[in-house]
Amino acid sequence: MMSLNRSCFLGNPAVAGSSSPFSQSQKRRPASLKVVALIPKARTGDRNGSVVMESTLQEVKTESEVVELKSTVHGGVKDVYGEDTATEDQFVTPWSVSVASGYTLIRSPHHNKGLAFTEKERDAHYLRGLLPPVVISQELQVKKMINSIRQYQVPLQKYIAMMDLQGRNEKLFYKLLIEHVEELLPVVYTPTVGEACQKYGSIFTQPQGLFISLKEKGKILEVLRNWPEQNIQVIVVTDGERILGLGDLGSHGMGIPVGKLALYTALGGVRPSACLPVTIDVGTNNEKLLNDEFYIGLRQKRATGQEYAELLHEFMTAVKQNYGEKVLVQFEDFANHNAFDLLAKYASTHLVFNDDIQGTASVVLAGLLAALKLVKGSLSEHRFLFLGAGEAGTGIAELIALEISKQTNTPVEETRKNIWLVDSKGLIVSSRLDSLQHFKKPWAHEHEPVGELVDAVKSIKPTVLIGTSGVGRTFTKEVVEAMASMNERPIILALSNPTSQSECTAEEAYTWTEVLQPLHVLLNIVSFTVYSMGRAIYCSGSPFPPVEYNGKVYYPGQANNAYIFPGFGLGLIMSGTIRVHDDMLLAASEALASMVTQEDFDKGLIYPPFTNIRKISAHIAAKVAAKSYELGLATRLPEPRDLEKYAESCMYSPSYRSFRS
Ligand SMILES: NC(=O)C1=CN([C@@H]2O[C@H](COP(=O)(O)OP(=O)(O)OC[C@H]3O[C@@H](n4cnc5c(N)ncnc54)[C@H](OP(=O)(O)O)[C@@H]3O)[C@@H](O)[C@H]2O)C=CC1
Ligand SMILES: CC(=O)C(=O)O
Ligand SMILES: [Mg+2]
Repeated sequence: MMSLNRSCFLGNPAVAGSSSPFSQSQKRRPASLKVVALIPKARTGDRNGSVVMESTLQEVKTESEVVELKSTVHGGVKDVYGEDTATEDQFVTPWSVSVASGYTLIRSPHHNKGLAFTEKERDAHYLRGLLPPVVISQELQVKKMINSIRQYQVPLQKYIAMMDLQGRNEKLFYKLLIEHVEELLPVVYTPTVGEACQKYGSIFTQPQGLFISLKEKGKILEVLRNWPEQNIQVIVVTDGERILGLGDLGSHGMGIPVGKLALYTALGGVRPSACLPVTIDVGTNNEKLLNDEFYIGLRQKRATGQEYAELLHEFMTAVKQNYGEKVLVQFEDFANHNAFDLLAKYASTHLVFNDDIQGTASVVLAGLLAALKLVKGSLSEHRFLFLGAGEAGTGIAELIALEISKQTNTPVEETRKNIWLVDSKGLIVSSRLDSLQHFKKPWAHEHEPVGELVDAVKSIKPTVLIGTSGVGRTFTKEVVEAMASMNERPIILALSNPTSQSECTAEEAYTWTEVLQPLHVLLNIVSFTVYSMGRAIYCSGSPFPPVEYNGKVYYPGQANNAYIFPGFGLGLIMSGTIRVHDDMLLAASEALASMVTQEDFDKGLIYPPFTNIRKISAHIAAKVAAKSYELGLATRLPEPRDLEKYAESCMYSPSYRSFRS
């Protein structure tokens, strides 16, 4: 049997034991601080936030030599390099010393522990006087932070406080997020991240990812090298054109890759330093933003066609060149006219995954597989109707068809026939075939044209209704009641984000399925009319709180790709997978469905709570990796014997490390 390699592929620092606050290049520096400086001709290799001037320097001096030289340098004792006294027409070099100790250490989010630095660390790392005398534990810091976050009434204030913490003390941020995941997910993720993106220009304070705009064309490789980390394993990239259900937000879409990657770490255990958020800026067609003085992106209409394709291609090429074959690129919130093409174009040359098409499909399939415990029957016996035939809608539809095809050994062309979609022009039917976008064509079944959703529901008679339209309140009372009149337990998934775009609320789903039952239960001679209420099995993309109705509590679930992508990505990374395969998505769905407990089902839930998400992610990762090994797409050899344990051992721990004295 092969033995499990404990020195994990992901390079978990917890496995490596105590760590030093110095980066590799810093570690090699002598302990006595050497100041490198003096009128450099050009900057080179500035990758760690520290200036490495090497051959371009005129001189390399010790501190004392620099002090001696001060009289020959403009700016005097406190302004040796002239930055403060330079006039506006003079150039200065933005250099800094590179040893992470003292003030620099406290300002480094990777290493900062705030008041949790121990007495020894304060002595060894020049922190005396920079901190008040008290030393507190990380646990107490978490308690303090959650109390402080709870003081804010406005969700965006909570978001800003969380982002501020992430930029200040990364481990505390992740410990807080992991330990209060149900409470904080709606803050760093949907719905609040949607509002943050809408106002990103006003709240932007510091870089959280790379902005790659048309201005960087021809220089993308250089831009990637400006990011302080080079050992990147996951990139989440958007071009900001379809941010949640909020439309084109241009460069303000950056909040999405940042939020998704925070989940990669908190939920999936991928090290934060291995995560890179990227926003590609080719302009925006959002007039409001173009006229907004605080807009931070390119102030031009979106580039399309060849110009767009060339920038994206340069990016994809640079990514592979810089980070290697096994870097995972997750496409996020691209508009569908680019999303399908990008996925098709790069699926055979890169490790790529479209979260909106594939991740969403996998999470919804998982929910449906689990729901069969509540509604009985097999997947092939159900009938599906979607409102919205874009990335999410057709992505989910295709994965359901694939699963049924595998389960029943029926060609996928056949299994698609039980799946129907409605777009902005009505039911997708064969008479519309010529005018349909390519991703809708497989769903153009024989049927007379139907314009309204409610009529489609009455005609198709679905058992499952799925909202992926991006338009709020489109599951009207009439629609939901029609579902309730045909199904004992209608499955209603209102997936659009954020909350404002949800096709219906949890309360609506439960109250509108409170249909008066035509049942009269005869108990001896007394006849009762039975009101069966809240019969919907309801999930939404953004969370709704439980609904109390007539003394009973209903628990809406959250059907969001956040259940899938962190574990899915971890599985790909830890196995060194080089390409994504649909069977891995099916494996992830089955893994997630298997984590729903009887206790969850008793509450009407078809997803497990997020409180167990790290365990769930490890399970998903193991199943995805196992599938990858089976398909011959994994390169990390030998294959670990227990993949789930291996996944857990790879997961980033947000506990503070001890710094060497
Ligand atoms: N819960 C989750 O995990 C996820 C949720 N989503 C959410 O799903 C929504 C859609 O995303 P995505 O599929 O990528 O978007 P797309 O733009 O690709 O698709 C939207 C679809 O909805 C249709 N549509 C728009 N307005 C209406 C309307 N009034 N009536 C009927 N159909 C309409 C569009 O029709 P047409 O083609 O005719 O324009 C299109 O087919 C977003 O809100 C997103 O946040 C997305 C991914 C994951
Ligand atoms: C959840 C998600 O990916 C979306 O709404 O786009
Ligand atoms: Mg998305």
